[in-house]
Amino acid sequence: MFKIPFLDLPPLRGATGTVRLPGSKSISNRVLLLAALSEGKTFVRDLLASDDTAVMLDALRTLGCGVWREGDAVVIDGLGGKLRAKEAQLFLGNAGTAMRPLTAALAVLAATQGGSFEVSGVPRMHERPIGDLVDALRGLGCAIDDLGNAGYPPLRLRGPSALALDAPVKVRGDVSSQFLTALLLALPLVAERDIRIEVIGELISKPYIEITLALLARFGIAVKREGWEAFIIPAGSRYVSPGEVFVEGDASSASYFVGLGAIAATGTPIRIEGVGSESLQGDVRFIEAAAAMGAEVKTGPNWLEVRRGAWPLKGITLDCNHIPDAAMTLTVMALYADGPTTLTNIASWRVKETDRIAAMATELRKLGATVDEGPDWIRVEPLKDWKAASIHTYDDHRVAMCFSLAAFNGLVTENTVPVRILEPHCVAKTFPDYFETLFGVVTANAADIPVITIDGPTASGKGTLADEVGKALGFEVLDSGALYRVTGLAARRAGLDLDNGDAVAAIVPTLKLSFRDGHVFLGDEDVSARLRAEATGLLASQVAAHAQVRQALNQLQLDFRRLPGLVADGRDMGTAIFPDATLKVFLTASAATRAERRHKQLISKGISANINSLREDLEARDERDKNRSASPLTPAQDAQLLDNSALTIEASVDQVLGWWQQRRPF
Ligand SMILES: Nc1ncnc2c1ncn2[C@@H]1O[C@H](COP(=O)(O)OP(=O)(O)OP(=O)(O)O)[C@@H](O)[C@H]1O
Ligand SMILES: Nc1ccn([C@H]2C[C@H](O)[C@@H](COP(=O)(O)O)O2)c(=O)n1
Repeated sequence: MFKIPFLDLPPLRGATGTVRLPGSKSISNRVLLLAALSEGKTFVRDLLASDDTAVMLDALRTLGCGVWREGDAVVIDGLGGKLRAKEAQLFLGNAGTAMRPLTAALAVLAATQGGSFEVSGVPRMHERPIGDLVDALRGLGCAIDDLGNAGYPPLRLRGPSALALDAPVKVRGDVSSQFLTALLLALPLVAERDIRIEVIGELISKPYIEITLALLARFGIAVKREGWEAFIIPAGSRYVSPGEVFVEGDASSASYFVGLGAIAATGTPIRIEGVGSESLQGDVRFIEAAAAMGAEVKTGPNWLEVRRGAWPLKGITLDCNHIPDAAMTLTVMALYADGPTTLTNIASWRVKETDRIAAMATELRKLGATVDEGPDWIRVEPLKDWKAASIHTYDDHRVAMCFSLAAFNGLVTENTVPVRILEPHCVAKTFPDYFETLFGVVTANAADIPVITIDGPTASGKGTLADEVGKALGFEVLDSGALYRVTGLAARRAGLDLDNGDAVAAIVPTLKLSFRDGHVFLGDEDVSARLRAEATGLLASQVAAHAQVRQALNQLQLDFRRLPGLVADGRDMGTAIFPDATLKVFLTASAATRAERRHKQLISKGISANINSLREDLEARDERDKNRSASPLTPAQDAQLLDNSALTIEASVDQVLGWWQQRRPF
């Protein structure tokens, strides 16, 4: 996951490959609660690992459920409908799929078994309405205290209190379908007689109720229904664990890759695994909307394949009540259409993680789009004149994921712009590795992928600075010195004459090099520590003097230019390897300072060293690196010079990030 303040997406051009979706959030949290209410163990496989499931799992542990991992399964040892903890404070973040059902379940359990439970969340959760559910539960006889504003969390659920289950339980269905879901999940716990639930108003997001009913059936509860107006939980209902449940992929998350295929898969389609024609989730019907906009979609039982059909896409008008979450993706696809796209019946967007109609309209306008909005609709015009924009994400995972599709603007305009996604880690709610997954299936022109080069003499702090800048921007890092070091080491082990450039260059293609978790492997051997030895640095400096060796290592270095960007450190990164780098830094420090730093570095690793001989070695290395004829160590003429002799690491990093920001169009 990119845990950084912003992630810059350079212009993207194409898409190809296969995506395996994370588990569905809606199914994951329902299954966890159902398993917790059942007797016995449930092995939950392919569970979504995300912020929303994490708060649910924490809550279940607090309530006394057994929760543990076994292989690829999360095992829930359920309560069998009996409260083990009679008091608890549950923090549920911004997870509506945890807040609503847990409120209902704990309200009826406290009423029948006694207890006191407080449920709360992040500030936005305390702005998301729950009053209709609370009214329905109070109507039943549950004791519920408002601990903040009436009608919103936080709440206290108390008991015992008498429940009146003979009259129908009435609940509004036109604000959030989660209120009905919450009652459907909670009331089997107290179904000594048939319990009738009646929906007031037109029920929205019906497919989510279908998921609830299907999962209830898996756990032994056969709800009868009269259209979408009334639901009857049969007397004697009792949760029975099915033993094992597989969570299907998240259909709402699939929408970004369906959109991606429609926009950018011009050759082979994007294949999306985890949802398909047999999916329980209503959002799978997003493919119909995408097809109406021109996408070519094929489906299998649990897979989708999507490629570009009509181009530009076709503007559509669509009632999106049945696909409320996935429909957000259409607003960004609409930028690539031949006419306006109007989405209606989306009032529920206003009470989600953020006011999604306002959020999408505001951020689309930042890109230059013309957008109109009403209480329950949005209209987006196609965009020709794109502006570079910093997209505010409102702590809403879907806003962040949707706007990644704006990075394909180069497919409709010559004047390409990068897109900055602020707080990209908000995707952790449902798809922690969203951007990594995206980068795995999209293509960009190498020239569009930004590079920052940091060149300079040994021990000036290049590697440290490159790592920190890379971390701050989410960029890949190339330690080009490691490539020369590994070549020097391999040449020495092979007994080669290090003055024979042709012989040393010839072993480069035979090196079985791999880079994993910051370690360098030669075959199966982790040579990272060996490479950092001063003696290996001297070998590297020797072999690096040969033009043939430099040529042999050229492509290997260019291959590090990967999305979303690269920080490359070495001697000739800005002058020879990445002459088109967006920012070039030449980092120096006095020889005395560098010798002192290297001395400290070695001592801290328990390696004894003499500061004077270290200084002599590094000055000798400087001389060789500066005076060789092949790509000598010298600042690129457009490099920013940074002498960090008197600067802390943090100050050097801030300086480079400041220069970087000056070159950005945001
Ligand atoms: N600005 C700084 N202030 C103080 N110490 C620093 C600074 N920058 C780097 N260092 C320290 O100096 C040591 C050498 O830094 P680093 O290994 O990053 O240098 P390098 O230029 O990459 O070296 P080499 O060329 O040998 O790979 C490290 O211990 C690092 O923590
Ligand atoms: N781009 C590069 C990187 C490194 N070298 C040579 C010169 C150095 O003395 C040696 C080791 O580099 P370090 O790990 O200390 O950065 O490799 C080079 O010529 N060009």
